[in-house]
Amino acid sequence: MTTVTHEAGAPSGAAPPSGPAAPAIVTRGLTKRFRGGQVAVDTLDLSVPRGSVFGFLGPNGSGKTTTIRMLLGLVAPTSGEHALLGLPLAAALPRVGALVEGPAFYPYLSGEANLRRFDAADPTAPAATVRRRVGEALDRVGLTAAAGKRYRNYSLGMRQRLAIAAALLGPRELLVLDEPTNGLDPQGTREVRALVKEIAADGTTVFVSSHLLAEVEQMCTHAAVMRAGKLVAQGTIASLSGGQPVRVRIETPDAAAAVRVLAALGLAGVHIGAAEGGTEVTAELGGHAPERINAALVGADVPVRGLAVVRPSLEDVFVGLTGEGFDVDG
Ligand SMILES: Nc1ncnc2c1ncn2[C@@H]1O[C@H](COP(=O)(O)OP(=O)(O)OP(=O)(O)O)[C@@H](O)[C@H]1O
Repeated sequence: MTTVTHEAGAPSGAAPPSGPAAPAIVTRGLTKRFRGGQVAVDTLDLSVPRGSVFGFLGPNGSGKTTTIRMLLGLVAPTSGEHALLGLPLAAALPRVGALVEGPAFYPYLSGEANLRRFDAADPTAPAATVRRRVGEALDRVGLTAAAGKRYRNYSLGMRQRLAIAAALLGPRELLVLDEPTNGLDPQGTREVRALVKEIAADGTTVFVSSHLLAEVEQMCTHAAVMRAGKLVAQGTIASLSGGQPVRVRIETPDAAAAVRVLAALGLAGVHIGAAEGGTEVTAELGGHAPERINAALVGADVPVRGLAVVRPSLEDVFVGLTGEGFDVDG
């Protein structure tokens, strides 16, 4: 198993960095102990770089929601500090969009009318610009064409996109999403994941919690892993996967011939293994194009039953870090 180093910033106790160059989110020793003594979040030191799509990953009950609620000022920490966008919380919050518990929308109102009502409930939102801001938010989540349709006729994905639109009713530098794909069907999940990527591509930092490893691998540039209230690792996805190389895997009944071809091409780390109904040969892809490798194998009369590029998975690393029961589907 790959060893993952804990890459927290400054140690607990130091004041979080402030100013425009500060990370999007910094926590120092952030702790929540609920009445009854349970420590839901234990001396958390988190550093979320600006511009990242940051996956906050951990099994159910590991403290993700409690952390997010503390970040947004919805629950008071027992101890520790945090800063968003390098600002005190009150100054930061108008620049932060959040989806923690889905907003309650009215089923018989349109998506647009629901957003207007939602906006009206926010005393900091300027009423004079509501039409433009609602229009822009609907546009951003791809619901302009469905703006006049009743909420109850929206698909699950559209409903969640509307909830994200509600978090985007002002200009946001940071978007915080708590398990945004939970309870969605596969289509809705795809829609929301694509939307998160689009929002991030526009320059917004996105902090998104998930218990699904594959989801974080697909969507995020960085991740932090929680286990029983404690942070066990954080960093870029590449650093968390231990910098394992991308490999090419060839299924063939003639492994020896395939090995000769791969060696002649200069591929490193060649291994022969058993595959379903035959043998497989794997090697580090390096800078080689898979189609060239295939052409070389075919040119040398090696029977190729399958050729795949295998990207390093975080699965082994994360299952080891978070213990049994970690859900890696998705
Ligand atoms: N208000 C509360 N009072 C007491 N314990 C709480 C409270 N809220 C959460 N907890 C406990 O704190 C721990 C962390 O819960 P939290 O909801 O933050 O985890 P999570 O990782 O978000 O999990 P999930 O995805 O299931 O919500 C859990 O053991 C939970 O039971």
